[in-house]
Amino acid sequence: MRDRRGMKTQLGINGAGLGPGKKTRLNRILRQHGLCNGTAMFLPYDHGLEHGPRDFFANPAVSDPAYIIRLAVDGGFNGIAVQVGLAEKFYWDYAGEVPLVLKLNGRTDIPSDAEALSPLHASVADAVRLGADAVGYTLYVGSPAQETDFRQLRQVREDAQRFGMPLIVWAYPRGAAVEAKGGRDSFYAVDYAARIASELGADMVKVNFPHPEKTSGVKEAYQRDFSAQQAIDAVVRSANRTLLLVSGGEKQGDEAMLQKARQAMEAGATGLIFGRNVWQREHDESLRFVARLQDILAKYPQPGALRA
Ligand SMILES: O=P(O)(O)OC[C@H]1O[C@](O)(COP(=O)(O)O)[C@@H](O)[C@@H]1O
Repeated sequence: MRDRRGMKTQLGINGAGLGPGKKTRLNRILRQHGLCNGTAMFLPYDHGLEHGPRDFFANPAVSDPAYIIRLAVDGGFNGIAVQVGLAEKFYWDYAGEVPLVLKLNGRTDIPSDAEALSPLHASVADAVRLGADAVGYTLYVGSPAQETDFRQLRQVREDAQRFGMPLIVWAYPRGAAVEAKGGRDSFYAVDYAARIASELGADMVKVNFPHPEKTSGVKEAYQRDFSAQQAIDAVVRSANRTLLLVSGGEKQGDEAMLQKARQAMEAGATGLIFGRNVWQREHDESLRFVARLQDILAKYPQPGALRA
């Protein structure tokens, strides 16, 4: 609890090695928006590319990007993650009111996941031009296209370093090899993905919530009898100085999501990046749910992050 949080804060990103641009932008995200207490809640809205318009059917108003950016501002989010086309056409209406995370790559779900690779379609220079405070990159851990993905990520990391732009990696296990070992949200896959993002230079990593009971066909070291709390604790440790965000996934009951949020923050995560669970409902209901998530984040301030 306090010790564990303190330890993560101490291990968390500090000034050394970040450079002034990254540190300034991360401070803007973590200390000048949302709860301003070192935690973060991001609103992802790249689903129109990743899944197509079907994700908006539950609340048709959501298909309008302006609605979502307004929701991010009204809800006091620390950032909104969108693709370049929407950033260019919609973000400037709210420029600076909520930090922009520009997604640099993305794919559709029309082809199968067999050789999943998310191609680049925007650059770190675009992010600078659009006033972004971070860039997002989806890395498909375990896909047969992993080598190409690593090379692509290297280019993004180098540009991000040069421009002082924080790099958030969506570390998503994918492909047949992953499915054979328990699937994309097994403890094994999520834990490994968190470690890989840290090894490859992410400033923040976004992972699915890990499921210990799903791990199979891997070394015994992977405890299937871990509790959910033990699993997310281990994942935060694997991310080490890379700040960890837990992603939402398909819409579930609120209590299940709030429990996930509590366990993640207890483990020392920096925050949450929940999309469909926030916006697949009517506007005021979204804000009420966001307020409940913020009540949780408020209990886990991370005052030491970035101070050193
Ligand atoms: O697991 P999938 O289907 O690839 O989902 C990818 C989507 O999930 C996210 O990572 C998080 O959003 P959600 O909270 O709605 O799951 C989006 O950024 C992305 O579009």
